[in-house]
Amino acid sequence: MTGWLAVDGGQTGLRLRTSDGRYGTGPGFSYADGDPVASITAAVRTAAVRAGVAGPVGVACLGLTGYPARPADRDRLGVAVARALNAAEVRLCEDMVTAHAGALPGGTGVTVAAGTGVVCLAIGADGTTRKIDGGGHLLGDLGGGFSTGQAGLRAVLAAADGRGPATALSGLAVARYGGGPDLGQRVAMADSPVSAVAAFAVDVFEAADGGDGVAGAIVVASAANLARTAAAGVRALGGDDVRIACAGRLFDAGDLLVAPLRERLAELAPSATLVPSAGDPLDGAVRLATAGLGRYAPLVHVHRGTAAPVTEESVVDGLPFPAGALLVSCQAQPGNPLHGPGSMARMAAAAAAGGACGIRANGVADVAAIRAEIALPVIGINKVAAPGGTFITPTFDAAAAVVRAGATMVAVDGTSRPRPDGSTLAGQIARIHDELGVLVMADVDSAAAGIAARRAGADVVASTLSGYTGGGTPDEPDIALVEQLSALDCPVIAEGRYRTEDDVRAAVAAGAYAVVVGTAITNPMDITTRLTKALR
Ligand SMILES: CC(=O)N[C@H](C=O)[C@@H](O)[C@H](O)[C@H](O)COP(=O)(O)O
Repeated sequence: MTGWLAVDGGQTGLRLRTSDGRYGTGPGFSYADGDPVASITAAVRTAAVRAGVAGPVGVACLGLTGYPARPADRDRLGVAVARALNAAEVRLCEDMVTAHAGALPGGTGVTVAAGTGVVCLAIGADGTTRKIDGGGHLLGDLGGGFSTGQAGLRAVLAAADGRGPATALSGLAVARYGGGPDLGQRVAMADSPVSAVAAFAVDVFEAADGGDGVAGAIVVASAANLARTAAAGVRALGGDDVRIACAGRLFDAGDLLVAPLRERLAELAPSATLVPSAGDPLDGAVRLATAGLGRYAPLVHVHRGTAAPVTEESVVDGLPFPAGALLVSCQAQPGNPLHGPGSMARMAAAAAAGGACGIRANGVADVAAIRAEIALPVIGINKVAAPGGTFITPTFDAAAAVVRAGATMVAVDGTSRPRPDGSTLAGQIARIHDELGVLVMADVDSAAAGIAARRAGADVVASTLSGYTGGGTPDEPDIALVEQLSALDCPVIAEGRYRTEDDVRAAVAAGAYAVVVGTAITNPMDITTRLTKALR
């Protein structure tokens, strides 16, 4: 049992800390990524897995960039995070709230939090709360990392064109993004153009520190913008004796930024005092997880009571889905435009809406995103490329990763091929049962492998690997193998090349407990190729 768990999640990354001294990081996310519930929950799961959090958790507090604006999304996020962490209570708020709680433990005053973006929060002794800026990189976030980096890159282009003076920033841009005339295009085509632009803020500070006049003017302009934002916060609180604290990575620049900021504040908010931050947003999340919410209560969404350990899901006949179920395999390999957890989560949601009773998914990120998106059980696999072929979850560690990411049960390679880590199927299954407490499905390629897998302790046997371990792959599903496997004293799942109504009916007629269909439902590239060929 973990007493509390705190999260600071932003566009460039997520940090997680727990009461029992664990620490983990996850990827960043942005509200431009699609459904925030899926991307935030996936990032939280990743950090929790990396930190080794096994749950249950008492109170989890998350301060988040991209905290959903819609109440319905906040509800969904509360439920999804409670499930992901097996947490009894989840407290969700914007990262400006945790920044404030970390920087000003007294709970009143103004914080200016600046990283890629900028957001300022003013909280008064009388309960006044006011948010300033946080308008996003397109319309607001003035003086933040993005706007500072953007001004620097604009100066580089101006210098190259002869529209502006020469600047040391030009060399720094080549060092960071490479040389050539197409800097604008390369930045725009980066994985995350916003982060790519914001990264240049560091170079702007470096050049300013080295005495470059162009960079120096940009830093002074950013400081002036931050001062205007803070001064608006001071005015919102009545203006007298207000404390201002700065938070966020942009202030790693130290006095280079703080000195001109202090100067402008002396003009704009003379009665206010700039104080050092007591802590960072993660400290603030810890505080809001461990203490009463006080003045922060109106800014925090609290979700209680739907902790749902995977082992408590509805189990029919020992399996978390009913006999005769259609399960949909949502997988897209690299190179497929649908590759990635966001698309697979949407794909799984579509399958769920169509009546699927379970999902099969590959890898930590996809499993986590799907579990965050929908309530169906997920058969997790973790494909590992190794000499002799690709193996489906061939080691205990590969299984543990997807179970910790939220898989309800796990499917493993059940063939007689030697495993990459030298382990035995029986050893792997025993550890999964003992240490992870989930059911194991063995993906086999033959009746002999099915018998051996059952003896090794598999709870379910599936025909998944028929046709994939040598000797060529036929077009049709291996119904004959399903029939042979159905003699086993455990449920059998039909999987591999099932495409039509006749195929799935034949599988059940041959004794399958359930059928997994992947490509024919979730791979439009393959479907298109097949139908295109049919027209030639
Ligand atoms: C052999 C192998 O690696 N099979 C994988 C197992 O997870 C997936 O690539 C398949 O898509 C899945 O078995 C569903 O089968 P189908 O896509 O044919 O409906």
